[in-house]
Amino acid sequence: MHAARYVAGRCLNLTSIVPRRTASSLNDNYSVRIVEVGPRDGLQNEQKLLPAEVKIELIDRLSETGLRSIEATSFVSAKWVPQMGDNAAVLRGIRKVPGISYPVLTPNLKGFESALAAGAEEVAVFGAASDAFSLKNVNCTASEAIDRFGPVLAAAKQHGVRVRGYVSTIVGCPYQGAIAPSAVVKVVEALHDMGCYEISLGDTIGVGTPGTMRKMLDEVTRAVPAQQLAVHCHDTYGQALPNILTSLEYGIRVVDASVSGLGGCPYARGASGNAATEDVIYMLHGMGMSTGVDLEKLIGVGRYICEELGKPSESKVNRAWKGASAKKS
Ligand SMILES: CC(C)(COP(=O)([O-])OP(=O)([O-])OC[C@H]1O[C@@H](n2cnc3c(N)ncnc32)[C@H](O)[C@@H]1OP(=O)([O-])[O-])[C@@H](O)C(=O)NCCC(=O)NCCSC(=O)C[C@@](C)(O)CC(=O)[O-]
Repeated sequence: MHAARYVAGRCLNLTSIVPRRTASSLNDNYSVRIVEVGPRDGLQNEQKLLPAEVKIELIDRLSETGLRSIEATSFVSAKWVPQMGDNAAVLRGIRKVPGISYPVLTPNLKGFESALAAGAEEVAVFGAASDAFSLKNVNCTASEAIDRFGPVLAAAKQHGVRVRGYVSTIVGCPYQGAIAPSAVVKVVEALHDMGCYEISLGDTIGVGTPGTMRKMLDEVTRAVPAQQLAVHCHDTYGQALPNILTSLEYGIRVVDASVSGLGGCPYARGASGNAATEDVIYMLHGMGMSTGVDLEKLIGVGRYICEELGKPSESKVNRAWKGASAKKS
C-alpha cells in the first residue's frame, strides 16, 4: 500500500520519511542528529538554581548516551539569566568526549570572548523573526541583533570556532502574534550568508502546527537547503512531535530536544519546555530511523535531573518506561 495521505489539500508522502529497510542498512537519510539542549534551554528557565556540579554531572551523563551535540550553557548576562551565571565553571568542568560537540550561546562579542576563554569550540548566535520578542530577549531589534553577530562570526572564523544560528518565533511570537514566513526567511538567509553552518528554527512558544510549519518550511527550504537546517520545537500545545515529523518530510535531519522536556525561554511568556528528547528518540527509532542514542541510558539521565530539580519528567516515554534508574549505572 502506498503510504500517502492528503493533508490540507497537500500530499504528505510518508514513504519519503519512513524507511522500509532495516536499521542496519540505513543510510544518512535515515539518521537524525539530536542536539540536546537540556543543560541550556532546559535549565535557563528553572526556578531552582542548580549548582554547577549538578549541571556538570548532567552533561557528563548525557555524554554517555550516544548524543553527539550537547548545548552546555550560555554566555549571556547573569543579570538577565542568573541560571546561566556559572557558564565558565560549567564549560570548564565537563569531561569533553572526543566526537561530541558542546556548543554554547553567545549573543555578542563579549559573550563570544568569554566563551572562547572558557574553552568553547562551538558557539550559537540567536536571532528572531519578531522585533517584539528580540527586544525582550536581547534588548535590540531583530536586525540590530544580526549586526551584533558580524563580529562574533569574524572572531569565530579567526579562532576556528564553529557557529550555529537560531531563529526564534518562526511561526508565532508571544508579543506580536502570527509571524509571516518571509520574516523567517530574511533572518535564516542572513545567518546563512554570515557563515552559520546550521540554522535551527525555533518555535519558541510551541504554537506551531504541521499546517503553519509547512507554510514556513515551504519558503525557508527554498532559501536554504534542508541539510543546513534544524528544528527546535517547544511543546506548549502538544504539537512538538507532529511538527518534528513535518520537518523530516522536508528533509531536515537535525532535531533539537531537551531531556525530560525541560525548558522554555525566560523572555517568551507562556512558553513550556522543548520536545522531550526521550519522546523524540522513541518516535524516531520506532520509525526505523537511527540516532545513535541509547534510550534507556537517556531515560536514566532524565530521571537524575528531575530528581535534582524535585519535579516529575515531562517526557511521556520517561514516565511510561519501566526499569531505568536515576542512579549512575
Ligand atoms: C544580550 C544581552 C547581554 C544584552 O543586554 P544589554 O543590557 O542590552 O547589553 P549592553 O551591551 O548594554 O551591556 C549591559 C551590561 O551587560 C553586560 N553584558 C553584555 N553582554 C554580555 C554577555 N554576553 N555576557 C555577560 N555580560 C554581558 C555588559 O558588560 C554590561 O555590564 P555592566 O557594565 O552593566 O556591568 C542581554 O539582553 C542578555 O543577556 N539577554 C539574555 C538572552 C537570553 O539568554 N535569552 C534566552 C536564550 S534565547 C532562547 O531561549 C531561544 C532559543 C535559542 O532557545 C530558541 C527558541 O526557543 O526559539
